[in-house]
Amino acid sequence: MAYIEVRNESKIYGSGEQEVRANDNVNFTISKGELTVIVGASGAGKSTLLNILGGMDSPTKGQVIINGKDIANYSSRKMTTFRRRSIGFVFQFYNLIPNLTALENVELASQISPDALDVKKVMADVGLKQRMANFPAQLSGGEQQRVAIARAIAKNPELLLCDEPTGALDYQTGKSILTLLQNFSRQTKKNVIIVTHNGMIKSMADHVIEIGDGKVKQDILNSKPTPVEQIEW
Ligand SMILES: Nc1ncnc2c1ncn2[C@@H]1O[C@H](COP(=O)(O)OP(=O)(O)OP(=O)(O)O)[C@@H](O)[C@H]1O
Repeated sequence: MAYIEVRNESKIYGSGEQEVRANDNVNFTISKGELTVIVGASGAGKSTLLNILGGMDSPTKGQVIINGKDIANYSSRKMTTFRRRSIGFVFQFYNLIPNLTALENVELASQISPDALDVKKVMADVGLKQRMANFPAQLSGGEQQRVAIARAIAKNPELLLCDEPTGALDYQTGKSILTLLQNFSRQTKKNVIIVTHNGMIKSMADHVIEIGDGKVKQDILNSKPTPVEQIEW
């Protein structure tokens, strides 16, 4: 059984001449444990799709079945519980709370999950053992993104959603963040979805879904993903 099943999903903003079909009859399935890259040009509809998968937004039409449950028509209360328990989100610009330390940022998120992991262990796992007491402004961009990943992972979500997680980072730092995400997916067998406009990183994934003009243009399974360290772009 598919872990994620998106069926005839559309997200339409506005109406008449102002209508924008951000997602236009999108269909795909994702299996349990896959590392998936959703790739497409700016404006293709990737963030819209990721926000819908993460319960931050609802589709105009269609079904979004995650782990056997259609979240498309969840009430806002059910959606809040779904987001808290099941989803970890990583954004391009980290979204850390500036007046909390790295450790406190991660602890805060773990407190809303009933199933949270040991925060200090997670921070050590992402390479932040020595930086826990620092405030975000005292950390490099790559370190801040590691805090954001630790924050998402510490909740122990079944699904980790990453929206352009390397978009604000230099090449080497971006590579180390993608390595971290690939290792996390391999070690935990949890589903990770990375949204990017960078087609060069497709080969790191088990599954690549290419989006253009709100539609699925290509849907490819990759039985031999490349370790991130071996990809050049
Ligand atoms: N709240 C909104 N109201 C109206 N139109 C929107 C809204 N959100 C997104 N759109 C439109 O939907 C389309 C898809 O946007 P989306 O942000 O999903 O694309 P994207 O592929 O993530 O782009 P980018 O890589 O630039 O972030 C765009 O044309 C965008 O302008």
